[in-house]
Amino acid sequence: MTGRLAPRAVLVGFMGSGKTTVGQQLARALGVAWIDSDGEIERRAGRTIPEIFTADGEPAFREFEEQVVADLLAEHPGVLSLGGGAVLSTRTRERLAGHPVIYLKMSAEQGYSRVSNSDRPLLQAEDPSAVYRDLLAERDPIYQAVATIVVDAHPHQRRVADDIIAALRTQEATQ
Ligand SMILES: Nc1ncnc2c1ncn2[C@@H]1O[C@H](COP(=O)(O)OP(=O)(O)O)[C@@H](O)[C@H]1O
Ligand SMILES: O=C(O)C1=C[C@@H](OP(=O)(O)O)[C@@H](O)[C@H](O)C1
Ligand SMILES: [Mg+2]
Repeated sequence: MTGRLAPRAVLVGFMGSGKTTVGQQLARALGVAWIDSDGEIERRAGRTIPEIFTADGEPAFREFEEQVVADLLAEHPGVLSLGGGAVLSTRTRERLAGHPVIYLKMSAEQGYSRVSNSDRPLLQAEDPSAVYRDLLAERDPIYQAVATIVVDAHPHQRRVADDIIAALRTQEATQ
């Protein structure tokens, strides 16, 4: 599955785990390109993620996300940071098989504190911390199932990137 154009690493995990931030650090350290599926969605749509959710709804966003992720898995050779809900798609989970998939795992408390002031559409709720906690609990087994490497996402982002590099080296050495 992992060919010349396949990503070196695909980052998954819940909102605030650092996929976007750590992904950039990781790509820099590995000397490869970086792309974020949310950024690519916004670029192609010419709209922000919140605008897409508001105008088109979540199901339409998920359909578009599935297509963009399929394209990036097929053609992006560097580090690919996914949006937190990309793995909800069965087809995306199937497409992830054979790729080095890193789950940035973290607690609801710390994760929520990182995104509580953001404009993430799923957190525009009456009790956003409860939504965050419940969705994380629901999704944790999915992230776990698609991952080939699980890293602790609590430390400083540079440390998380270093831990991913060490785990990738170990994984690559055993292949
Ligand atoms: N390891 C970390 N330590 C401290 N803050 C972090 C860490 N990783 C990410 N952040 C911060 O948390 C927020 C969300 O990070 P982001 O990379 O957008 O997460 P994700 O893409 O997984 O939703 C950003 O403000 C980012 O600077
Ligand atoms: O978990 C989710 O369903 C989502 C996560 C977001 O990305 P991050 O995980 O990068 O915050 C973004 O794709 C959208 O708001 C939906
Ligand atoms: Mg992100």
